[in-house]
Amino acid sequence: MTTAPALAPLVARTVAISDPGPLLALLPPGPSLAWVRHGEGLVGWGEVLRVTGHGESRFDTAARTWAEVAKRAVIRDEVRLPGTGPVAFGSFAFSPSSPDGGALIVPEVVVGHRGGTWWLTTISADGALPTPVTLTQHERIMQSPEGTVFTSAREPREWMDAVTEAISRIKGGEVEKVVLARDVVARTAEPVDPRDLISRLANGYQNCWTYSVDGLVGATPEMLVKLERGLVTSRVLAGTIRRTQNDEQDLALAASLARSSKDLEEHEYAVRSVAEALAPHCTTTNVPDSPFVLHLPNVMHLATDVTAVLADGTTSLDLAAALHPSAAVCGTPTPAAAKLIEAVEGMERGRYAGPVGWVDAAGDGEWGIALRCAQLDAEDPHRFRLFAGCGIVAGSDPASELAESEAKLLPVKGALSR
Ligand SMILES: C=C(O[C@@H]1C=C(C(=O)O)C=C[C@H]1O)C(=O)O
Repeated sequence: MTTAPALAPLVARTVAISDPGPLLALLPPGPSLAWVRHGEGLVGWGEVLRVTGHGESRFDTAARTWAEVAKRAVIRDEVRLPGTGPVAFGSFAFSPSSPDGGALIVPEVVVGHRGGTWWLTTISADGALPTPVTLTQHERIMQSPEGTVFTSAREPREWMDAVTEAISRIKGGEVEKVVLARDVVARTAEPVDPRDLISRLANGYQNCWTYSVDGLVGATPEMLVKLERGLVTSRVLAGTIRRTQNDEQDLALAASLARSSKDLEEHEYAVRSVAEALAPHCTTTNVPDSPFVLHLPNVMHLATDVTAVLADGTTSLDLAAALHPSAAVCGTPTPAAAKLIEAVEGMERGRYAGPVGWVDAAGDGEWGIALRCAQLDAEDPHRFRLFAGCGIVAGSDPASELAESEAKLLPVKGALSR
């Protein structure tokens, strides 16, 4: 493993393979890298190169180093799709002041699946030919464990007080919208294999992008940015309602969400922040007039898919850096909302709500917002930190926001506890 651009170029070889079975079941023991939706995507393991960044420049350092590494790489790619050849998985802290910074990790082995194509990429960083690998399916435990204890890091009452404080500051004109989050610590009775957690999330939340990077595991419904051969897409979410598990009632709730002025206002801020951040890099940007309602097993969200055509050579990672933090996870206007978060949220977000995803040597890639996630404790396989946040506007109600945060915690809570 190397921490700076390797002295020797990366050597990467991609070959087409026949269907090796479900991607997530290929992950061997050890740190897992994954980006999977509807069974397609990428999984990786081993680590031939790690690029880290800190502070305001965490994205820039990573993006510049990756561009350099990709330019020097020796690539034999027989498949030539986005995600073939060498790739780096990455995850970045929400705040520039976070000690977590950001990391790009280049795995030794990547297996990808897209449409009817499967591929295997092997990578080395010592100038030698990559080592051949044999793929094996590992059986996963799909049933969640019993006996898990969840503890709110901050008393729910105190968090609601912070929401009340934010609402009064919004009414005082300090910001229009701010996203406040809370964290919950999960302690499981038995050590949890993160691969089981990943598989349960992917199974339960198939419309989401299930990810695992550097100990951060989750299933996000929100695509910050995807870049594929010049086409940019972003799925913006903001405006949420809990599901009741009664289909008829949920349909009525979906209709009320689509008409709720509070949620539409919250949503509008988020869409605008994305469209404005994309504009300098794109020729045409297409923003639909009104959002649709995205149905997930636990909640429904107002959603807008923004599309654009890239005008310059910006990579997916550069675009993620330009879009972060969107109003969906920070607020409007951004600098004042970020300050308000620091002042009242009362926690260190770490990599929650930061970009998580992958980039290939051409710059194509997918970067989601790290939501609905657990940060694994590096030392203790019984301990996980979970996060959930809510957009607060003048019309918000603290008790409803607390309930919304609980609904957003459900995916990870359900994967960690029966
Ligand atoms: C902040 C979170 O979710 C974000 C906030 C939303 C909202 O306030 O309605 C909806 C989706 C996400 O953009 C989270 O899940 O932790």
